[in-house]
This record gives sequence, structure tokens and C-alpha cells, in this order.
Amino acid sequence: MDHSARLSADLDDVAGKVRPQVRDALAPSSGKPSRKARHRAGPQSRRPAWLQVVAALLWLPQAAAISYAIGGIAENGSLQDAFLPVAVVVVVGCLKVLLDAFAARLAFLDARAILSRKRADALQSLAARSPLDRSAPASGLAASVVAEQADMIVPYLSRFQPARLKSTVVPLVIVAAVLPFSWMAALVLFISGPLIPIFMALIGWRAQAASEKQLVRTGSLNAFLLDRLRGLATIRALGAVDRTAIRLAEEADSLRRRTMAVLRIAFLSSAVLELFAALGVALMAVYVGFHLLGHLDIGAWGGQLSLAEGLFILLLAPAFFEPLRELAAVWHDRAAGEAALKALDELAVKGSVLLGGGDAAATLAATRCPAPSVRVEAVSFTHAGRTEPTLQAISLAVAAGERVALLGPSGCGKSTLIALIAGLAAADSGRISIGGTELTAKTADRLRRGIAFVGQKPHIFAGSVAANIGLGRPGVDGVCRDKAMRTVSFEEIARHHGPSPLGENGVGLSGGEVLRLALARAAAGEDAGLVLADEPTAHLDRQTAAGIVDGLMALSQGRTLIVATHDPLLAARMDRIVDLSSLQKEAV
Ligand SMILES: Nc1ncnc2c1ncn2[C@@H]1O[C@H](COP(=O)(O)OP(=O)(O)OP(=O)(O)O)[C@@H](O)[C@H]1O
Repeated sequence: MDHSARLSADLDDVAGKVRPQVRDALAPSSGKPSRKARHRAGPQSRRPAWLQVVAALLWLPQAAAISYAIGGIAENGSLQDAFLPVAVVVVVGCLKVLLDAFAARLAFLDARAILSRKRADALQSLAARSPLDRSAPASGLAASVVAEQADMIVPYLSRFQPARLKSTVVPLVIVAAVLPFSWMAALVLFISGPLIPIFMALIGWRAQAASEKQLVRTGSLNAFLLDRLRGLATIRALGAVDRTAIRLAEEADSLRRRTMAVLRIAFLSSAVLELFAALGVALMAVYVGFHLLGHLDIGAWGGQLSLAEGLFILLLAPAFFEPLRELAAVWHDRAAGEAALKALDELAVKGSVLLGGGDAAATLAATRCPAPSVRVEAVSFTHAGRTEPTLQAISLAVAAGERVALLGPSGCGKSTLIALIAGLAAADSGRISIGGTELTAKTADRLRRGIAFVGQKPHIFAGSVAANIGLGRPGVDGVCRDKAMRTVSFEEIARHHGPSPLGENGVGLSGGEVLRLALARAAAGEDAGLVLADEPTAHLDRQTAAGIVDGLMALSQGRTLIVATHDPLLAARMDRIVDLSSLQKEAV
């Protein structure tokens, strides 16, 4: 199997650099999330949510002041007594607005901090994933979850969670405030209130399922699109454009249908809520109205409600339903937010990981070890999802500065062994040592700094030749790049291309030129005393292959070289040829 492209040095270097950068860039820079929030997304939103509850409850003194004022005016016919209540309404109203705005801002900042942390976790886990891990999520899906869907957790945490708390606490407090005046009014609220959450929950379960399906669809559409864009040349060459376009249209249509289903459910839940809220307020108005008119003498603990009391109850009725309406308005945030949280948590799941933690400090602290020896002792490895081991008790000793060709039939595990030596996955058993240092999770970052990797299909980033050689590595300056290009005879090609940028995936370079660029990349890493190459001459014509072999020989001057190959001409230039299949047999 050809996974050499995935094992390229570029990827290794980039992964090493990206991990700490991602960690630094995405970790919340200020306003550290609380201890609880580091474990779960939910509890973080509690403090601002409680502040919003308090702000909502400030309506009670306002309503009391308004009813008192109107009751007083109706009774005495004078505006004199109304000044104080009006002042209370204004002051409390200002306080309410300020508190509400402050709490909303706090909730938003907390939610952003959680989003940053979740994103960083997911990206760190993606960056740490071994290139050998077949279960790693598709790039399009991962990009869609991290860049797009993840944002949905902000409204979920900053709007839905406070709204849910409000809808639990505020109605209960209002019922308790109404009860001393009229048990009937409290009963009406008490009965009509729970009907709303019950219907909302019934609808909400369907909304969440629909939203999860929609997220999966969005992710797979992105993955599909990215994959087909990458393979556009193949699709064109094989005349599969129409079929692909039809498939894309089908996928897009399916996404449209699922989005409409989510919207339908969201609208339905709002309609249900509005209906019950309107019925509840109307019922209350009918009761209070008839009671004040003396047509309905029950429900006030044997007495008669005054105008102020009746007004107070009437003013509280809409406030009773308000948090529930607010909850309905943000209801679809819940479905999308929970689905996004789940998707982010799934990305953060550790699969098969690279050895080492991408420790930038350790990487930078690497000391140049020219031409280290390599010892592989009784190494066994079974790929995830396979039952048969790919490597079984393999032992191999490569002396310092030696050049070794690994030969063997396709599928015998040459690329896998190279990947294990590069620390791109951990061996199941056995030991690998480089320059006398055992390759472990602790030493891998440092050791990898001393390894250059040339894959079969190196990844070329869109950008200049210089940027593609340097890959942003500290210490790789112009002088170093020129020297590297001279070593592998890339200067002519670089001159020919000039400063104009290369296209994505090396568009603008021939297959042989891409490989030469990869050799230059490897040569630019001056700390790298060990060169690992995976079938560098595969698919090349004789003349180009001979050029690459020359480049490889020049690159490996004063370094140790292990190359997996089927090419007898390349193998013949090495100091020693090792047949991996015979090593496997010996071990058995
Ligand atoms: N990431 C992977 N997940 C599961 N199985 C894998 C993976 N990579 C390789 N394999 C399997 O492991 C075996 C060895 O593959 P490997 O690529 O190491 O062989 P190879 O000798 O380099 O082959 P080739 O010369 O064709 O490149 C094959 O059977 C392959 O199908």
C-alpha cells in the first residue's frame, strides 16, 4: 500500500510545528475558563445564567410598583402617591437592563472560551494522529466541524443554557408570588406552564435527531467535495465528470432536504409555544377580569382581589411565559449546539497517535547527530483494524553513515518499517534506537528533528519554491536553502520557475521535479543525520530516476540512509541490501 506520501518529512515537520502553534493560538488568551469548564462545557455558563435569572426577576418589584401606583390613582384620584413607584420602576428597569446586558456579555465570553478550548483539543488530537491511522476523520469533515460547525456551540452555551435556567426558575418564582393573592391564578399558571416544556421536549427530540443528521450531511458533503476537488484531474481524465456532478447534486439536494426538516421542526416548536402562552395569558385575563367585576368570586382565599392585586397578577402572567418563549426562540440552538459539541468531542478522541507530543521545546533542543546508527530489535506491528501482523519480530542493525536498501515484495511492510523508525506510530513490541537513544514517546520529538524523510508523493503546498523548501522551519534561511538546492541539483529547476508560486499539490512541477524539491527540503534540515526514503524513484522513467538517485546519494553524504525500494538500480548504489521478507521468515 502506498502511504509514503502521508509519511513525508513535510508532514512530520508541519505536524510538529502546527501542534504547538495550534495550542498557543487557539488556547484562550485571557479570561481562563473555570476549573469546572475545563472538564465539561455546561457548568461554565451557570454564573451568567443566574445573573440573567436575577435580571428577569427584577420585573417583580417593577410590576408591584406599577400595580401599586395605578391602584393608588384609581383609589385616591391623585398622582401624588405615584411618584415613588414610578421612580422605583425606572431605577429597577435601568438595573435590569444593565444586569441583563452584562450577563449576556459574560455568557458570550465564556462560550467563546469553551469554543476555543474545544477547537484546540480537536486540532491537537487531529495533529497528533498517526498518518497510519485509517480511522482518522476525513479532512473535509474535520475542517467542516472545526471551522464551521464548532461555532454553533456559542449560541447554545450563551443563549440556550441561560434561557433553560430562566425557564426553570422564573416561572416557579412567579407562581410563588401570585399564590398569596390567588390560588386560582397560581393554579392556572401551574397547569398551563408545564404543557409547554412537555410539547417542546417531544418536538425537541426530533429536532435534535434531524439536526445531527444535518450536521453529518454537511460534513460528508464537505468531505466529498474536497476529495473530488483533489481528484479533479483523475475524474476528468476518466470521463467521470457527469457522474460526479450528479452525485454532488444529489448530496446537495439531500442536505437541502435535511436543512428544511430542521427548520420545519424549529418553526413548529415556536408555534406550539406561542399557542399555549397566548392561551395561558388569555385565561388569566378572563379570570382576573371576571373576578374584579364580581362575576367569579372564587380563587382569592375567600376574599376579593383589589385592582392593584389583580393588575399585579395580570402583569406577571406574560412574564411567566416569557422565559418559555425565549427558550423556544433559542430551541434550535440546542440541537445544533449539542450536535456540534458531540462532533468536536468525537474529533478530540485519540486514535492511533504519533510518538511524541509535538513538544516544540524538545524539538528545538535537538542536537545535530551526524549519521546516527539505527537498531531495530524484534519489532512487531499490526495495523489498526488488521488481524495479521505486518511486521513480526523484525531485527535490523544499520551502522552510522551506512546506506541500506530495504527490498521485498509489495505489501511486506517496507513503508511500515520506515514509518515506525520515523516514530509515526508506536511498535506493538520490540525496540527501535537511533544513535543509541531508544525511540519512545519522550524522545520521539527530539529524535524526529534529526530525521529527514523523502516520500514517494511528497506534498507540495501552494506557494513559492523557497517556502516549500523551508516550510517555515527555524534556521532554514536563504543560505541554507541555496546550499540544499545545490546539493540535490535543484537550482536550475528553481531558477526556471523563478519567484512565481507553485500551485496546490505541486501543479507546475513534473513528478521528478517534485521529488527533487523533496530532496532539497530534506537537505535543508541540517540537523537531520538520518535520511529515510520511501520508494523515491517509483513511477519515474529511467533517466529521471537516475537523477533522483544521484540527488539522494548527494543528500546522504555524511548521513545514514535507509531507503525502501523496488528499484534494483537504486538498491545497487547502496552499501547493503536487506530483504525484508527474509527478515520476517528468519524471525518466524
Ligand atoms: N494505514 C494502514 N492501515 C491498515 N493497513 C495498512 C496500512 N498501511 C499499510 N497497510 C497494510 O500493511 C501491509 C504492508 O504495507 P506497506 O505499505 O508497509 O508495504 P510495502 O512493502 O511498503 O508495500 P509497497 O512496496 O507496495 O509500497 C499491507 O498489507 C497494507 O495493506
